[in-house]
Amino acid sequence: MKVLAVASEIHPLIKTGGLADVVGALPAALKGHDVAVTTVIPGYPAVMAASDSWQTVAKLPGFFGGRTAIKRASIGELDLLAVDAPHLFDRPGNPYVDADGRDWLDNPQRYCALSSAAAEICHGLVKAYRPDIVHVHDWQAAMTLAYLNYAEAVRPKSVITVHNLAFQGQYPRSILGSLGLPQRAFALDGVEYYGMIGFLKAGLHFADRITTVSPRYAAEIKTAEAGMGLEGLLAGRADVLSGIVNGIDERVWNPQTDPNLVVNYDAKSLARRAGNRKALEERFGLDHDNSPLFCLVSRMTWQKGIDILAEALPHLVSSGARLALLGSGDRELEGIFRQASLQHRGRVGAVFGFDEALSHLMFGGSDMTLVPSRFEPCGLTQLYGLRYGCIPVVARVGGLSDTIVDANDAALTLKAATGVQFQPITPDMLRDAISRAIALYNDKPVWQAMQRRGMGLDQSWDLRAASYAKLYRELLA
Ligand SMILES: Nc1ncnc2c1ncn2[C@@H]1O[C@H](COP(=O)(O)OP(=O)(O)O[C@H]2O[C@H](CO)[C@@H](O)[C@H](O)[C@H]2O)[C@@H](O)[C@H]1O
Repeated sequence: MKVLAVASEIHPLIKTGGLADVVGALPAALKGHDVAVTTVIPGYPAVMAASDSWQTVAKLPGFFGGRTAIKRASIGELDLLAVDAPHLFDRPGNPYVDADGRDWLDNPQRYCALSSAAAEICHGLVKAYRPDIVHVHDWQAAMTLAYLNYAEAVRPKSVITVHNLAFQGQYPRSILGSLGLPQRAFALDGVEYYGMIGFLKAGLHFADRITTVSPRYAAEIKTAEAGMGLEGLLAGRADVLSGIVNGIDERVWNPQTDPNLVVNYDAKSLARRAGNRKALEERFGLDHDNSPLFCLVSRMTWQKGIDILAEALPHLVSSGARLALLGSGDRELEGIFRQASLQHRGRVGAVFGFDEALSHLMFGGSDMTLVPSRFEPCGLTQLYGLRYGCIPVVARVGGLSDTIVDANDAALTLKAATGVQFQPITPDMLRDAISRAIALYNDKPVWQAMQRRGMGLDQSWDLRAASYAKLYRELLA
């Protein structure tokens, strides 16, 4: 079976968040289920530089205002089709924003170019290639399904995966002409969304199947509380909506072989983690002692509850614990933690920026990882934490709720606990969760049993890929 995936990020070529991890890991896992994935991605500089064997397989002259070529290459286990459109994608840095952190003004045209190219590929633009299924990820690729809908051609079955409903791609009606869609597309049963053009809305409307990245989030987004305006549409499509929990790439996230760690270890040699911890203490300017070390690796946004952590920080410090934070995003939130690291010198350390290698060391050397998200479709850092023996302390929401078993009395008795959960998602309850985690940490036999339990869980993509393969087969049946 041939699946054409469409996405704006793919690990290891270009990554700003969890989307890239998923899009990068699924193809290799699906191979084992007789599914051949080809992924269409924008030809950003990092993408074009990742191979010197790009071959032009199609040309689109005058495409969204410039010369565009579709180029093919295999990189590792990924079969890629890049939309090489320098006028749209040859820009440095983060894919979505300029050096000042502002969205590129032509983002709607840029991601419609990606989507329109993907639709053309479905129609046979690339010689000898026709996918059975097109699988689009998030708002940047969602319009693929609109282009397919308004074209007079046979179209493949389609799946859309929502990694985060907070990003929807909403733009004024006036740009419709520049997107190459017919005027009739601006309708309730088309791309219209509250008087604007809604990219994600269009994808959700046209897709044959909708998935999101955990069952609990699939349920949450049908409610007004978490549906972000799309709850009506999603509830109306409940029969085609399901949740498949993310896996992790166990070749990349393996403490036994991870080259980013100072010391490799496994569940039988947990004491070796001390070497990574020492390296972290040095990197973050933290005191060397035996107190519990919390870490947080995250985009710094409202979603991730970083402000909730800021409020609970004095409690963390007065409880004798330390914090290492790696994040990028909201400048104001960065300022709060910059200030905190000065105020609590040796107890709080922060590094701002996107540093993949350092993120690995953080899970390999810290004792607990914090994920105080207000909403979380799945979440990956708690999964990395489990795999690295770094106990997750998480909000009970979305995929965090589905993937962590809270260390309550019953779960501890049953030897099932893997972390600490808290709800409601308030500074008070986070303080309480931090205290519970510290108490568990001080009970070494219980703590180490939890670490080993988490490390032993099967979080491979192979399990999850089976669910996607089943979904594809159902669609083709
Ligand atoms: N400063 C930094 N330096 C280095 N690495 C950093 C970093 N900040 C974040 N990361 C990394 O980026 C990824 C973030 O993935 P998450 O799943 O935690 O959240 P995100 O909101 O981006 O993803 C969305 O999509 C994913 C995938 O489906 C869902 O799990 C999630 O719930 C949803 O919000 C992780 O690999 C993390 O280690």
